[in-house]
Amino acid sequence: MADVKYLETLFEYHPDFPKPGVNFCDILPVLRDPLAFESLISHILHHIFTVTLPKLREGVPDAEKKSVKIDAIVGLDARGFLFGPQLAQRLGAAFLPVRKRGKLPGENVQAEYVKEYGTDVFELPSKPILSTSGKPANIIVVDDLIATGGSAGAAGELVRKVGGKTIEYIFVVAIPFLKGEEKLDAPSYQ
Ligand SMILES: O=P(O)(O)OC[C@H]1O[C@H](OP(=O)(O)OP(=O)(O)O)[C@H](O)[C@@H]1O
Ligand SMILES: Nc1ncnc2[nH]cnc12
Repeated sequence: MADVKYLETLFEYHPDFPKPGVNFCDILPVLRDPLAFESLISHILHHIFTVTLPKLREGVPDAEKKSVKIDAIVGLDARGFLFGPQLAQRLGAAFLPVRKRGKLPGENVQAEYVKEYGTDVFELPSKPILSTSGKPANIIVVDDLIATGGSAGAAGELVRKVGGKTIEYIFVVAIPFLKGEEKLDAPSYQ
């Protein structure tokens, strides 16, 4: 299995893309290497099974622990769609795509946000995110990268609007000096 250090060697950095002053981190080369991609998915799942779920189940009586689960993975348009569905399927959770404005039919909730190189609007269908327990659904938000945190923060806002509870944000890469985590309402992992 490829390790995390090897995965990092696959990321490619492009200075001044898409705007002067932005050092663009391209994670897509990981998908050209099937072993590396499989390792990335396994690494994230290992974190969820050994850290996220045990923490979520703390204080829950043993007999009920198994009923506390991740109800849905929310993936962000577009690169969050490359990882989210695989994670969701392996966790037995729903996958919910957050899309950029104008792409989703029907009634949607919206959140406007500022990201490192522009502004945008995210949408999610208005229908409530359901959990099996009757409590707010436990959600993990997934994306390839957090820079300023504008995109992930807006996704968290949409989850709240439809009655879900974001328990964690997971990214492949973070750009720490932009302090994106400060915009999030739950812990993050990358
Ligand atoms: O933390 P932030 O400053 O908000 O930036 C991070 C976001 O920017 C990129 O997406 P982009 O909007 O370029 O969309 P794409 O995935 O469709 O290329 C990236 O995939 C994150 O979603
Ligand atoms: N520096 C960066 N690299 C890749 N995607 C980004 N989205 C926002 N900032 C980015």
